Amino acid sequence: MEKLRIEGGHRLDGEIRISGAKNSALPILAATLLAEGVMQVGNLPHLHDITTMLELLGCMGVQVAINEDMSVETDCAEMKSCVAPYDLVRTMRASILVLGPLLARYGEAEVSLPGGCAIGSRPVDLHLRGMEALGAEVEVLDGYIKAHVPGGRLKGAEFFCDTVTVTGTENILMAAVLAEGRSVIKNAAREPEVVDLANCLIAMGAKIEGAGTDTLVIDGVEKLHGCHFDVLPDRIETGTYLVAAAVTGGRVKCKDTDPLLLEAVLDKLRECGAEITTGKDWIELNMHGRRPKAVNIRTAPHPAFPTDMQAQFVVLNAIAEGVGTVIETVFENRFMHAQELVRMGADIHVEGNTAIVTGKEGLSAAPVMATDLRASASLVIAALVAVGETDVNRIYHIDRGYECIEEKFQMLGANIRRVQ
Ligand SMILES: CC(=O)N[C@H]1[C@@H](OP(=O)(O)OP(=O)(O)OC[C@H]2O[C@@H](n3ccc(=O)[nH]c3=O)[C@H](O)[C@@H]2O)O[C@H](CO)[C@@H](O)[C@@H]1O
Ligand SMILES: C=C(OP(=O)(O)O)C(=O)O
Repeated sequence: MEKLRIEGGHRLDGEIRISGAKNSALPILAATLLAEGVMQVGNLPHLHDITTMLELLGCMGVQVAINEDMSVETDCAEMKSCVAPYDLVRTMRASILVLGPLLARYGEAEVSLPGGCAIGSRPVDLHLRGMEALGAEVEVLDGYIKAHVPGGRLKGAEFFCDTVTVTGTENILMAAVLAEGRSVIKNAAREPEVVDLANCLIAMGAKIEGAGTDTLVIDGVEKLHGCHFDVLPDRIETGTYLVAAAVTGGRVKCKDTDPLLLEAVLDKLRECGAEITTGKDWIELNMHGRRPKAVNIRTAPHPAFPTDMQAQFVVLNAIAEGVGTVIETVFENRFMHAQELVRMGADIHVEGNTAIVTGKEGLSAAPVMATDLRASASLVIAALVAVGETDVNRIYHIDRGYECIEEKFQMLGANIRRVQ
């Protein structure tokens, strides 16, 4: 099995290009199922999850072609199945995103239940209730969500999400765009990736108001057409490299990103003592060799501090001056990185949804195991600052979400390589 071997102690310095956002690309690829005609999606990151989504579309009969500029073209003219099989879904929860488009366009869907994972139980009850509100009949049988639309076309409805859910909002939105009449999604997620999906659907001919607010109003149309759409930059990848620069006392400029996507993260980085400068599509962090000051974090849905940046800030606090409290309110089990960081010498006490992190002057290398995507990123950051050589095992998680991670860190001066 592959691992990342990292020799710590090198201050990061340089520039990198930020990739397209995984969490935007996945729903947009699922939305291509709604298009009559060819869809073209650009700025796709080269990631395992993207390959999985393309494989999933392919196994349903979607023709997928990759252009020279790495944009992807899809055509659903020869759809042959509305089944998302367990073997693909189990490797990527976001496969559930095909449920809404399949029901909206083809009136039927059979999607394997994604199951739990390291960060929490992650039920999909709101996705299912949303589909039922729009008139689908849904049952869960033999590990599959089996749903169909009596009469063939969904009907517009009002739906209140009792928990803010990102992929839930996206699924219901994609179902509602082809439903008959008006739908309203209340307490909708406001994440930039939801807005990006809405913009893509609008470019395909959908009628959607309120993207970026907690109320989405959708007037269903009879059909959607293909278009070209570039996915937005990855705010979590951006934040991860900025935190890595901060913990090593270094300087990193992230290009092809957007500072407006990660205001809560940039505020915390400023609070920890980093100098941040921004332009329309770039962000530079300079720590001037200083040690960061500990910061308190509370994760919550956008525009608050994102849960996908929590693990990285636990590492920042672990080497900072002072004590930082990190409260995780989105997922019930997202501190799996804490015990691995403790093995590297960090002082972290987890009680329920709170981690109290007392900063130490340094960390020491140790073999560590990645448990999920952002936990893996936090271990890589810890290894960059630790004394000695760290092996980060189980890096298949990291390849789900970080394009060319070792090449990008190498460009910033890190000593990191992939070994068998
Ligand atoms: C592919 C993708 O975009 N993944 C992101 C998405 O995940 P994902 O969309 O799966 O996360 P949700 O926003 O749905 O989860 C938020 C909370 O709602 C709960 N919940 C969700 C759905 C449901 O039907 N019932 C329910 O109770 C979850 O267990 C969790 O506690 O948003 C998360 C929260 O920002 C991010 O960490 C993930 O990176
Ligand atoms: C939790 C994440 O992704 P997913 O929802 O795909 O598991 C993530 O991107 O941090």
